[in-house]
Amino acid sequence: MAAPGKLRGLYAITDSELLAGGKLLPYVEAALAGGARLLQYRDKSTDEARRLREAEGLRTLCEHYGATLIINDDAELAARLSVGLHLGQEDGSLAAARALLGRQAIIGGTCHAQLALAEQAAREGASYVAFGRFFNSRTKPGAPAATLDLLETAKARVALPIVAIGGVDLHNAAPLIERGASMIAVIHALFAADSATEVERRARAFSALFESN
Ligand SMILES: Cc1ncc(COP(=O)(O)OP(=O)(O)O)c(N)n1
Ligand SMILES: Cc1ncsc1CCOP(=O)(O)O
Ligand SMILES: [Mg+2]
Repeated sequence: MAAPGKLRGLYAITDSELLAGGKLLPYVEAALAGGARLLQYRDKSTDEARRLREAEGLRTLCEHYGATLIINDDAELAARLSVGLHLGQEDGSLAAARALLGRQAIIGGTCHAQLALAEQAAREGASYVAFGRFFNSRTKPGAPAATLDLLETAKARVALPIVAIGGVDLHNAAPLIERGASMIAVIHALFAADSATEVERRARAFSALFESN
């Protein structure tokens, strides 16, 4: 299983629209330079060749910065690249993914706002559990709403690192960390930016929240 220290800090997630037009690699590199520890490649397209090419580019960047690449939804791609995986409730079995990717792989599971899903994910071999959305999310407005109280309960009941996701920005992230989140997963508030320099500044600011908590 992954070293616990790896699973703390900023968890950056890519977005194909925000990072279109040649921004994927420079903006991701800025996020990693600013301290992102995990990077999720989240691309819902069916262009397998482009997905493979982009994921390989992201893996190279992650290796350079000592960060961990996670593939969203696609266990086969994660296995092909020997990287981590994030699965939602409709994305296939965590236990099967663990068997496919092996003991060392970081595998996360979406638990929406339900403790029971986190307990099940833990039984199936997840490395972390993700709750959210915590705030209004521009990226996924319909995601079920989770509360800060749920974070505290989950922290006490589930022996895995907890990811908080959904509408997280620099103004609302601190209470999530104070109440038990080991990682905050961010798309819009990190990557909806006019320049790579601004992405790096934001990543540094998110990462600094973990130093004081
Ligand atoms: C870290 C993290 N948490 C939750 C999700 C959401 O996964 P899912 O419910 O499968 O939704 P999609 O992202 O696939 O649309 C995530 N991707 N990452
Ligand atoms: C994938 C996902 N799952 C729950 S909310 C969300 C979107 C997170 O993106 P943002 O940080 O822009 O709200
Ligand atoms: Mg999914």
